Amino acid sequence: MQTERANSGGQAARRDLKVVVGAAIIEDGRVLACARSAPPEVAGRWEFPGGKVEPGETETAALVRECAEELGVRVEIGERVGRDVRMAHGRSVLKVYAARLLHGDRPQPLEHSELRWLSATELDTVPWLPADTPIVAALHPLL
Ligand SMILES: Nc1nc2c([nH]c(=O)n2[C@H]2C[C@H](O)[C@@H](COP(=O)(O)OP(=O)(O)OP(=O)(O)O)O2)c(=O)[nH]1
Repeated sequence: MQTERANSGGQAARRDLKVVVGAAIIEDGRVLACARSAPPEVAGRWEFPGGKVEPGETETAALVRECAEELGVRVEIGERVGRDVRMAHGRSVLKVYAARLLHGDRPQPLEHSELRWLSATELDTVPWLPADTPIVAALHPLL
């Protein structure tokens, strides 16, 4: 049986719903896109840096942790970008937030195979993961 609980936003959430957060890091009118290196079924597809929110962790804290782990940078997290995107037959949800780099930090591909800064006209030049498509479309006004 599925149960419901209140999350930090006060909304009902299914206990078994995994939240994946992504950071749309924007600088000088460009967003940072990252090519996955693993697992094989998604290697070569592009995404926003991020990952699963751990139990007891806020979405913002998860993004700060993932950006440090994956890119070696400190970030400030801003507004949501686009809508919630259901993945894995509804078992998980992708939520993307705008972010900016702090203290002059420069992203390094510590876990990805490649990083690219994309302008609005370049957004469609990489093969994004399918769940990212509606979020990439929502990015245009922010670039
Ligand atoms: N980080 C990230 N994951 C995405 C995006 N779009 C998308 O479909 N995903 C999927 C890929 C993965 O199935 C899942 C996130 O898994 P992950 O492997 O990045 O998470 P994680 O860093 O917490 O990894 P792990 O601890 O489970 O190894 O969400 C995106 O833009 N960013």
